[in-house]
Amino acid sequence: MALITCKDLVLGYDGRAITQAFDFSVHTGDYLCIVGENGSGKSTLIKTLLHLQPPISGSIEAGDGLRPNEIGYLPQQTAVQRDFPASIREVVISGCQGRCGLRPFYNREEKKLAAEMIHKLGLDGMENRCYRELSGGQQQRVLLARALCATQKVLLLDEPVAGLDPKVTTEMYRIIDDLNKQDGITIIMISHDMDAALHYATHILHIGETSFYGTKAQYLNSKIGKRFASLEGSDAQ
Ligand SMILES: Nc1ncnc2c1ncn2[C@@H]1O[C@H](COP(=O)(O)OP(=O)(O)OP(=O)(O)O)[C@@H](O)[C@H]1O
Repeated sequence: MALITCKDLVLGYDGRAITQAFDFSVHTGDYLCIVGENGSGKSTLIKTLLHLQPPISGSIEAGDGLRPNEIGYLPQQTAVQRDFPASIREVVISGCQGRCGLRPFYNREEKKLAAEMIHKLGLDGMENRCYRELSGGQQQRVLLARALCATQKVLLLDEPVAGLDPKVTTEMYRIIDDLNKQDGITIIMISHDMDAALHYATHILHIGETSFYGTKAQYLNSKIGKRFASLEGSDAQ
């Protein structure tokens, strides 16, 4: 059974559609990359999947026991967020807030989970450093650790390598791939990096005037996949 099944989904704002209807599903262990031209609706899809806004029409169904709070989210960072005056430990453990309910403090289990995620993302010894003093790559690792405190089932990543240099980008992709392959965490990632999408993804969702959903091989054999992949590196992103 799929973790997430979307049928006849139309995205938009204030009753106005910005996409045609499209279908896709996400199964446990998938690595789904969402690609498409600028402004095609990728970030809107993420907001819709997180139920931060309703779809214009169509359905989003969770299955396989997935609860709404079991989707971890790594948003694109704004300049203000990059300047957040909190320690790494505080930022990471804030991913446990959904587990606290009305309890106004973190319990021992949550502190242990945060410490484990700090270790997993290679941030040991940096717990007390201020988040805003970190490099872009370190900040992304902190936010991944935070998202993993929220859930170990599904991660929604909105362009996680935006603004990172090539070396740190490769490192970030390796971390995400390990989370998928070694820990079985399902990945849903918006990507403008077709090379990486075609390297790491098991499935591709292309949204835009024409939409496509399928395995990577099916995408590469499709008309839209051939066209978009060949434009990769040009202004088609
Ligand atoms: N809050 C909003 N209200 C109305 N329209 C919006 C809103 N946010 C985005 N849009 C419009 O919806 C369309 C899709 O935007 P979205 O940010 O989802 O695209 P995207 O594929 O993520 O783009 P990019 O690749 O540039 O990040 C755009 O035309 C955008 O102007």
